[in-house]
Amino acid sequence: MNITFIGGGNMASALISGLLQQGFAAEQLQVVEINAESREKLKLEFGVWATHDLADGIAKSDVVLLSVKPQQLYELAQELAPLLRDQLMISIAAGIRASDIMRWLGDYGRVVRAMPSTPSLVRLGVTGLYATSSVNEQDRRNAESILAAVGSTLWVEEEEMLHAVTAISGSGPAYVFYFIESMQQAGIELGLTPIQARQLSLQTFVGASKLASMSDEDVVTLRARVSSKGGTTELAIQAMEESDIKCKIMAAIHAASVRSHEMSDEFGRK
Ligand SMILES: NC(=O)C1=CN([C@@H]2O[C@H](COP(=O)(O)OP(=O)(O)OC[C@H]3O[C@@H](n4cnc5c(N)ncnc54)[C@H](OP(=O)(O)O)[C@@H]3O)[C@@H](O)[C@H]2O)C=CC1
Ligand SMILES: O=C(O)[C@@H]1CCC=N1
Repeated sequence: MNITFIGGGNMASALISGLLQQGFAAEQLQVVEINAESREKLKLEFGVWATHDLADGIAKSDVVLLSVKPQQLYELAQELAPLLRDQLMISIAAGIRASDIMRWLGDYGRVVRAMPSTPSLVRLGVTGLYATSSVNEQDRRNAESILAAVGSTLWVEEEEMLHAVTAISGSGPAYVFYFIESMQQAGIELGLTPIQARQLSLQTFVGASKLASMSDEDVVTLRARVSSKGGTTELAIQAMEESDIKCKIMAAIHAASVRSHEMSDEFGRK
């Protein structure tokens, strides 16, 4: 399977890196990228072929992965439509509806939407997938196999659910990095070296996530197991509850979902 990425930025790079680690050959991956500096970086870092020419870039691809920013997708689709040779399209653009992409490409049926995440770079991504009823089984399987190569996947039946996927796992790594950043900063304030604070914070996330994913118990119970009566954790969690952090985190995630809806209307429906 030959895959052409259109847009060679952050998310495309994460996917390319994960696919190469999973055994894809560099020759199977091409990138169309308008920025010369980014093209050079992709060539150097991954050994993939990168071009600015759309027609050349998709000439031998079986799958075209649309990885430009949502606001760039309409213009790109206009250019792409006359060049297509019935390849499978996978769009990772946040918000933009499959029906809009299909219409922009001239009533093109083979469009799957995917919402991946940057941990795909280390093959620990998670991707939500959606396809309209016009997409056949083989195309679904192919789309899934590409994203499954860089982490786990799940299909949503309703396209609307991709807003939630975007707000939870698409944007999610940034929330986790923010929490890690807070822990590191506190560790340094408490006298640890930056290296020590980094090691402790990161391994705490890795360990807690692994424990939660392997345990039969839910995270509330696991949290209780850390919180000794009258001890340090109890006090820390109490301070978090008093400042209503959970509600604030949930409100932030809702805001991401609202933005995803807005982007559907703002950049879609042309
Ligand atoms: N980053 C993430 O964690 C995730 C991103 N996504 C989605 O992935 C998509 C890409 O995001 P991200 O990688 O962060 O964005 P980037 O801006 O890093 O990458 C997009 C790249 O595409 C280039 N580009 C723009 N127009 C064209 C064109 N017509 N042909 C070829 N290249 C073009 C851009 O150049 P220039 O900058 O000069 O415009 C840029 O280098 C978005 O739609 C986003 O919603 C989905 C899940 C997670
Ligand atoms: O921030 C964004 O809009 C994209 C979608 C999910 C992660 N990054």
